[in-house]
Amino acid sequence: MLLEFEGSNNEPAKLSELEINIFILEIFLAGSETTTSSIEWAFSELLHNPETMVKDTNLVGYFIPKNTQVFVNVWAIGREEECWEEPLCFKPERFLGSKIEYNGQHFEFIPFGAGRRICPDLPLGHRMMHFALGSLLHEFDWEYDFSTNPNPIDTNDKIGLVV
Ligand code: HEM
Repeated sequence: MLLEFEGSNNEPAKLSELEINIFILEIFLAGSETTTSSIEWAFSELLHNPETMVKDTNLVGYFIPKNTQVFVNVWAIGREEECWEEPLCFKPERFLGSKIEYNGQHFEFIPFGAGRRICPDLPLGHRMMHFALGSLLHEFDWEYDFSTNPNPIDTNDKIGLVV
């Protein structure tokens, strides 16, 4: 890349030799010194505080032993009355003006999960959902024909995969 900044017979150099020296020095220093000394200091602190390396943990008052597999019950969180008014009612307007986002920062609403293993499809999924749902709602008038089938749509859920 730096060669592109090198001068030629009819064009002066865009970076001086001193600037290139500084650039290379900074890349090496920033790329090595920072991480290595941070790791060294982290080890020094860990060895002086061995209790910080214990694998058991305490999370909001719950003791979680080493190697425990923790499941987050998103189903129950979505039905939690402390977080949601009438949680079982379909009220899309509950999100209008709400600060609650689905980006994994607001734990009462984590349809895509959260943290390091959050769904990588989140940005695309968000666009696809809005595009498909929005287009279908915008282009057609929808209604359920109770005369053909007077029973309400069965909205019971169960674990499964739609292929
Ligand atoms: C509305 C659509 C979707 C929803 C609601 C959704 C939701 C989720 C959830 C809740 C997780 C678990 C995150 C966690 O453990 O914290 C997940 C993981 C994952 N999702 Fe999605 N997902 C959707 C669409 C997709 C699509 C279309 C793809 C692929 C193109 C995808 C690929 C993945 C992958 C690869 C993981 C595992 C990530 C990991 O464990 O590191 N998802 N998704």
